[in-house]
Amino acid sequence: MSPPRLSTPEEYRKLVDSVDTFLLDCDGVIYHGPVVVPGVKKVLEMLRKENKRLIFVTNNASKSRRQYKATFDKLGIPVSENEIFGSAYASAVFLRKVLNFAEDKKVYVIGQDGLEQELESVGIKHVGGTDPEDRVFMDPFDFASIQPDPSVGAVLCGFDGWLNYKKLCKAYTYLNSDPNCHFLLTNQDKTFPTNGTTFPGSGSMSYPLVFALSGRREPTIIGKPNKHMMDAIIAEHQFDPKRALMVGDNLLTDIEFGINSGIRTLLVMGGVSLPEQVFGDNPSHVVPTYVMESLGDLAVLAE
Ligand SMILES: O=C(O)[C@H](O)[C@H](O)COP(=O)(O)O
Ligand SMILES: [Mg+2]
Repeated sequence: MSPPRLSTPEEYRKLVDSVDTFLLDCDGVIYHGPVVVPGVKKVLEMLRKENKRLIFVTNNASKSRRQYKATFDKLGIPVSENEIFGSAYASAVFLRKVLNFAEDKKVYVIGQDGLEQELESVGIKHVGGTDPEDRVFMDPFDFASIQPDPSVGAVLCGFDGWLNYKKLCKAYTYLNSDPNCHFLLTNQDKTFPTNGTTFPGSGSMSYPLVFALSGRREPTIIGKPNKHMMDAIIAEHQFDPKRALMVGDNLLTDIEFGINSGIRTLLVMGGVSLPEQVFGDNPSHVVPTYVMESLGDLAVLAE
């Protein structure tokens, strides 16, 4: 049975009145790349006026909480750092609190400065990442320079616009030579929406490493739809799941995350997932509670 497709102010008002805590995905819900979704700013202002709790939950590990706050400030959307949960932050919390990562070990990072900043914020040493030595193209036969390193206690893969073969070879070597070296992905999104289309996401970036190690090493995934992201959220924010709503653009991350967390879900269009994946002849096994065209459509309640 297809979920209700909300489209009238009465339906919107009924939904908003039934929710105290909005967990809001970012890419594809709040903004598409650098552009805020039309109406969303007004909606967030309205929800704040109605004393709703807003928690921003993004799988995008390219930025730290601090960098996301700066991004939201630039977009004219007031948020506080502790309302933002990115998979970079959740990964750092997982390494520190769940794995109790050893002080004398370091993390090999496939990722950018935001991910490094979150590791530093919990006192975890890291290598790779933005190190210029690894942001290079490797001489095809320079394999002797790639050696195991017992001081690397984990490989953490996130969104990396400087991904290259040398980084993959180093990460592969650490994981292939030491079964105790943790294998973590910030998230496994296939694509992400921007500029009216989609591009390969973090899951597509780490896939070569996952494929090369398949059958021998399987990664732990931190971001949506996995529980580790919710663990990081509820460590800071208590809320009633019955009065919460997860709003997302991706059935396989956001909506499944809400379902796994026992929370109602709202799928909005225009991001990763398509209407036919919900209403078509061969719909996804992941079914949202509600569907709307855009979160911005709630702005009609603010008039
Ligand atoms: O590729 C990625 O890292 C993700 O697809 C992307 O950034 C998703 O971000 P979200 O929709 O969870 O804000
Ligand atoms: Mg999204």
